[in-house]
Amino acid sequence: MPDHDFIIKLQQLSFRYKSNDVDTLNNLSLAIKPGECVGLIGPNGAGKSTLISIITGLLSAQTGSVCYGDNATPRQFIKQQLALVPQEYAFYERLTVQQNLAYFASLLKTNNCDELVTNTLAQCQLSHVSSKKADNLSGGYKRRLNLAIALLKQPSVLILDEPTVGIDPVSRELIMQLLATLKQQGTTIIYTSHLLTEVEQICDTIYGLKRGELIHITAHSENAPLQISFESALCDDAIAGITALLPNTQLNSPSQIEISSCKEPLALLAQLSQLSLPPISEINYSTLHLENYYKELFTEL
Ligand SMILES: Nc1ncnc2c1ncn2[C@@H]1O[C@H](COP(=O)(O)OP(=O)(O)OP(=O)(O)O)[C@@H](O)[C@H]1O
Repeated sequence: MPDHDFIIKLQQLSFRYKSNDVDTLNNLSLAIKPGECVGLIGPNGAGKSTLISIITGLLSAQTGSVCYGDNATPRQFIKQQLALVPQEYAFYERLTVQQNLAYFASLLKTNNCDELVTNTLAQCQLSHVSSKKADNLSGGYKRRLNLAIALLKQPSVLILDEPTVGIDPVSRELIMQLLATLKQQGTTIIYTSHLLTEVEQICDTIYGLKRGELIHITAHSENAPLQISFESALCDDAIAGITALLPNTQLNSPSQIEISSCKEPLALLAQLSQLSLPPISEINYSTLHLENYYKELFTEL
């Protein structure tokens, strides 16, 4: 990949904590394109936070390299363009929401601190709690504040380490919508979560971290099952016609079929339209089935 095609590139990284006798990361490589939304999944202890710490410059790998796009030095890039939303709360509990944001904005040395704080409060729907002490916020609002602090920098790369742990559905949805908007605006996102539906919802590319290595999961999403429901039950002739055309079809119910492995759903629907079948009421084609794949990948036999 030519250099300008990536914003972060890790090459053959290995990392071991001094007190451990195995590598947490093992010869790991990854190239992230500008604007890409990358999901990082894996069980507790897989090394996700360690990898994030290396990307954000908090830890240094013993071997391998981390390069950032834009011809910036790592230090410049991390300082100016990269923001992390850590797993832990990263604000001052005794300060109000406004004071926290004003403090972190002042570290950015911009001329328009007040405007930046006001806009970020609005962006994260925190304006109405701006004078509340951070400590007195609910879990969902604390998570929003954690995110707001990272967004002050208006980063081109936003890294989120389990940003929705322990929050209610309203705050969760708000955070997911905010991320979708940032993604639309071209922000590169690296997202770790144990909530696989979230990862599926926003990530373009998903990697599983296993034994220190990255496994590209999206590549396994081809040939997903396709379920088709019809408005009425299929007659025997219809079933015979379908199975003659598509041998890998099973009948889930009198009015629903499932094609176990479907690469090109549109072509398949065109084939089915040649038969005389009841109208289709619903089509279900999930390209990833991350939950199932996760179990397969991470359950040790
Ligand atoms: N400071 C440290 N010193 C020694 N070992 C550590 C340290 N931090 C993490 N580890 C170990 O490194 C491995 C990876 O931990 P890490 O926190 O990166 O995993 P994770 O995938 O982020 O886990 P989780 O999903 O629980 O956040 C674990 O075995 C952990 O115990």
